[in-house]
Amino acid sequence: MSEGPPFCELKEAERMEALGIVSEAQELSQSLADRRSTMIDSNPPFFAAYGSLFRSRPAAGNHEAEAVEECDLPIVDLSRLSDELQAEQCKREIVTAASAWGFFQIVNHGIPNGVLDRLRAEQVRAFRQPFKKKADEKFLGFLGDSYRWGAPTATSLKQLSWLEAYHIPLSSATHPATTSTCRCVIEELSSAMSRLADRLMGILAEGLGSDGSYIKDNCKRNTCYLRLNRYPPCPVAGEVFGLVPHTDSDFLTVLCQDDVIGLQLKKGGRWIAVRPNPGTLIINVGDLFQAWSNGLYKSVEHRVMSNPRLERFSVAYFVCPSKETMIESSARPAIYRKFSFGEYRQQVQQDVTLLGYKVGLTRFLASCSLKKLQILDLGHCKKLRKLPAQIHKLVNLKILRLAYCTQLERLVNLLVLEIEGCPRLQSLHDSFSDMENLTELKMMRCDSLTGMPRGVGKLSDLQKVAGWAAVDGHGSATFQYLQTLINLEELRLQNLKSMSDPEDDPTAKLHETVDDDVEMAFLLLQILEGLRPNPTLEKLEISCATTTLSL
Ligand SMILES: O=C(O)CCC(=O)C(=O)O
Ligand SMILES: [Fe+2]
Repeated sequence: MSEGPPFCELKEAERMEALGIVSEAQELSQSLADRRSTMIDSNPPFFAAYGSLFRSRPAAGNHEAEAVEECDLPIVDLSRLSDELQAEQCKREIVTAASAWGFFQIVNHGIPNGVLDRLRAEQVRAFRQPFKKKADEKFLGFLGDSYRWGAPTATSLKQLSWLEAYHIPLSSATHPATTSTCRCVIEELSSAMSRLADRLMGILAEGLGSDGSYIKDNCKRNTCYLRLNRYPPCPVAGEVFGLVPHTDSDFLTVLCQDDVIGLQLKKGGRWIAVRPNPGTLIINVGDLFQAWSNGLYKSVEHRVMSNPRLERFSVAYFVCPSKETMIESSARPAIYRKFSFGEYRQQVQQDVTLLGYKVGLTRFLASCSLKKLQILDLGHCKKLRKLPAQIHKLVNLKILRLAYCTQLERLVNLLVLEIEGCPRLQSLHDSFSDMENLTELKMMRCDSLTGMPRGVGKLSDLQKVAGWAAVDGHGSATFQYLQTLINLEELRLQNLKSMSDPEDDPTAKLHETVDDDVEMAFLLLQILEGLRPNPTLEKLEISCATTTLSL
């Protein structure tokens, strides 16, 4: 890049070549030449804006390789709601689909096809405008920066969305009313969507034993949003999502997609592709309904895959309350704590900015919901370095298993602490000796530990101790701690290898070089003497680099 024009002045196809996306760039240039259409000028300049993400992308590894099964969502015919005999069955199907899938499709939904078609035509027209016009001008006088594209906070390709959208707040406080066709059809569609959503949410609320007035009172049309999405063809479709995996931060979403496949949702831990079904609308449960229903209705993770050749359009109507609305689980014990919608949105925004992804409802778990938790196994959490401060709220925690965590909290009710395979753990905090209910302590394969934690001798309830006997200059002290453990029944000492001068430390007589059983036995006797184990000891196992001896 030291010669030739600066990167930002290159056209998108040339930018791609510069980024090493060579064959796709040639294809794009070819299609440009073929079509001579203005469409490309209307595409957002993804390669210019996100060039650094492409430059630092891994050489291999993308989500294209994943084989994803196609499925048909449960389909509900809403015309049955007006038939006395069938209405109850229809409602049951809606409640079941929202609980089991979080997604379903509806037919005979009452939104005239004409309105949907007119909106689609206006949507296509709006997105066909030159990129600069879309980015610079307010959309139809609606408040806010409604035009969005890409993902401004993305720090890797995985966080980028190959998408442009008009995100339209339906608040009445919009700029001087425009009487454009587009604006009129948006008004018409959002009224119809609002009526449909109210009807569905009423049924879902009824399924929870509620009369639905809470949602009706808090989700007015003017707090909802309409989003017009366009997914431009993506030359690097295997590497970038159309829309990154997410859950919707609303009560309910009504989605109208075209016939280009792309939407996928997670079911049973696997991604499945939703087969487009013309004439149907897709309904999905959002985070707020999941919280309000106390987990009965599922806000399911979904994403849109980008397409190398085809553009894709969709329209989503998001049912949101005002930001002051408090969301509280309607059943007890509540899984989530009470929060306001404003607080929720702020937290989501903060997570996306700082972490690159939305954490969502798990941030709002009610602590009391884990009050009964007795066993916590974090042994497979490879990135966990520090226990969360909230761990103290687990007042009944008895058994804790860790592997990679280097900072421990003082958990006074703990009976069993197991740390296995934590090479970075160098010492335990002094407050460790406050865990006075501990009966078992196991610290295996923690190779940076040089001795027992100070104060272990105070834990007189300890019955089983295993681990960390790397004997150093403090070896004798290490063993002496054990002498006060008057209830010790089982002792396993591991990794007896390094030692300082044996003259300084009469109990630490074991050399790494010891591999002869006779010599080992002899040294063991000396260790036992240093240990002066309590008569309660029933099982003793000592291992060094080369030999294991059990008594
Ligand atoms: O375009 C789609 O099919 C899905 C859009 C979506 O999930 C969203 O806008 O939140
Ligand atoms: Fe969504």
